[in-house]
Parts: sequence; structure tokens; C-alpha cells
Amino acid sequence: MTQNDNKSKPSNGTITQARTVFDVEGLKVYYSGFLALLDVYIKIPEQQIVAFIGPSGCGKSTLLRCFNRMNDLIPGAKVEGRLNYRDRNIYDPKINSVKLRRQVGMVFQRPNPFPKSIYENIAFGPRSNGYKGNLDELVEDSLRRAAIWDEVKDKLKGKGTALSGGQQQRLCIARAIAMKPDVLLMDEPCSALDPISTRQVEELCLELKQQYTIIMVTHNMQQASRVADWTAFFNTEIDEHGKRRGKLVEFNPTVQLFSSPNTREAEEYISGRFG
Ligand SMILES: Nc1ncnc2c1ncn2[C@@H]1O[C@H](COP(=O)(O)OP(=O)(O)OP(=O)(O)O)[C@@H](O)[C@H]1O
Repeated sequence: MTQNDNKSKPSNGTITQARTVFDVEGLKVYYSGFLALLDVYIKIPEQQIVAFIGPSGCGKSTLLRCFNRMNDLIPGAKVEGRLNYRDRNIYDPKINSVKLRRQVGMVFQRPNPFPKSIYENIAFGPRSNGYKGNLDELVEDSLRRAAIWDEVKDKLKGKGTALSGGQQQRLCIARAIAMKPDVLLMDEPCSALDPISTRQVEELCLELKQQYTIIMVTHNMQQASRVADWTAFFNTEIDEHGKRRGKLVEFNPTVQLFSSPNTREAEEYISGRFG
């Protein structure tokens, strides 16, 4: 983990000085007393794409859910340590988690549009939150940003669930964008998509990072190397009771992690010699 100075070297080769959006210090996550994720330290740089990779059960989704306190919704889940979002610890009891989730939006593995029209999929959240602007403009702008406007502009009254899987996922991204978030969390956003839709979502992410910080869990190492500026490699280790727990092993610019990882664990995983 060599990101302390926040000097980031994105995969396109340019060096930027990014501000820190999330600063995680000594984070532990338990499920019903079982320590699932061990002492995470990581700084997430602004307007970059950060990929979380690693074998099944190493805690990638668990950590992702901490960034907008989605783990609060899981019975028995407990988080310890500090997770600062723009200098405020989001696990401070005074933090409003509903407001936090507006700033830190989430896109899930399976596209999950509401069983409503395409228009309402976008308009529903902002309207429920008292949006005072022009909803038609917000719907169009969000769909444009999610690179799906041209495909749906003539059928805004049609059901969101009637779209293809790839279109549904971009609709869900548009829905998240309509809430004007600061960060987008994506949990394997392409795992249910065909290669063409995957490519479209990846290109969309590269566009969106001009404005948002994106943290993406992916099982696809090629995807991480295509889109992520930074990559965090997680692994599991066996605890004293013989149970597997997750840990963050290495966090580095993607180019570095894939070309010259600092740890043998990451090197073995990347070169397919894992397990
Ligand atoms: N809701 C839950 N209740 C209890 N244990 C859970 C829950 N979610 C995850 N865990 C446990 O926490 C550990 C980390 O799981 P997590 O899903 O975060 O890993 P992951 O790296 O995202 O895995 P995958 O790549 O398979 O999705 C695992 O041991 C898992 O069994």
C-alpha cells in the first residue's frame, strides 16, 4: 500500500495529484462475531476508478458496502475502525446514513430497475427527495450521461424492465447519477452482461470518472486493467479457528500492480498461480 502521498499514476500513464475521498484506517468488519475483514488501511483518490480484485470471500463486497454503510442493513454486521469520507467519520452515530447514500450511490451486480417506466426509474428518487428543478431535464441529462439516451428517448413511458440487460444496467447507472452523487460504488456491474454491454459500461465508467469517483468490485482482471487507475488486491488467510478471513494485501496504481506487484500473493494471483 503505497498511496499515502496520494500521488496517483493512472493507467493512461499521466500523473495526477488527487484529493482523498475516503480515508480508511484500521477498518474491521464482523458478521455475527466472525471477523470477515481484517484491518483495512486505504485512501481512495478523487475522480479515479479504483478496482477491488481477489478470490471469492476475501471481503471485496464487504468493504464496498462500508463506503455507504450498506452493511448497517445486514443483521449481525459490525464495523470497527475509522472510515473518513471527505474528513468526516461516516461511522460517527451523528451521520445520517440515508443522506450519505445519496452522496455515495450504488450499482449492483444484477441490474435492478424499478418495475416502473424508464422515465420514473430516473425521476422517482429525486422527486421523493424534494427535487425542485425541471424533472424532464434531469431525466434526459442522467440518461445522456449514462450513454443510453439515444436508445430510450422514444420510449420513456415503456417499462425499464423491458430493456436488455446491458441497457438496464446503464439505466440503473443513470438512476444513481440522477441523485447527483459524489461517488459511485459498483459491485461486479458487468458480471451479468454480454461482452458488448460490458464494453459499453466500461466506456461509460471512463467517461463518468471525469465527474465521479468510482469504486468497482470485479472478478475480471482484464476489466480492472482496462478501466481502473488503481487496483486493490484482497486475499484470504486462515484464522486461529481455521476460518478464512479477508484482508487487503496490496493497493497500487493498476499498471504497477499488474506489471510488478509488491507482494508474492498478488503476483501469484495475477499470473494465475493462485491456490
Ligand atoms: N451477509 C453476510 N452474512 C454473513 N457473512 C457474510 C455476509 N456477507 C459476506 N459474509 C462473509 O464475509 C466474508 C467476505 O465476503 P464478501 O462477500 O465480502 O467477499 P467477496 O470478496 O466480495 O466475495 P465474492 O467475490 O465471492 O463476491 C466471507 O467469509 C463471507 O462468507
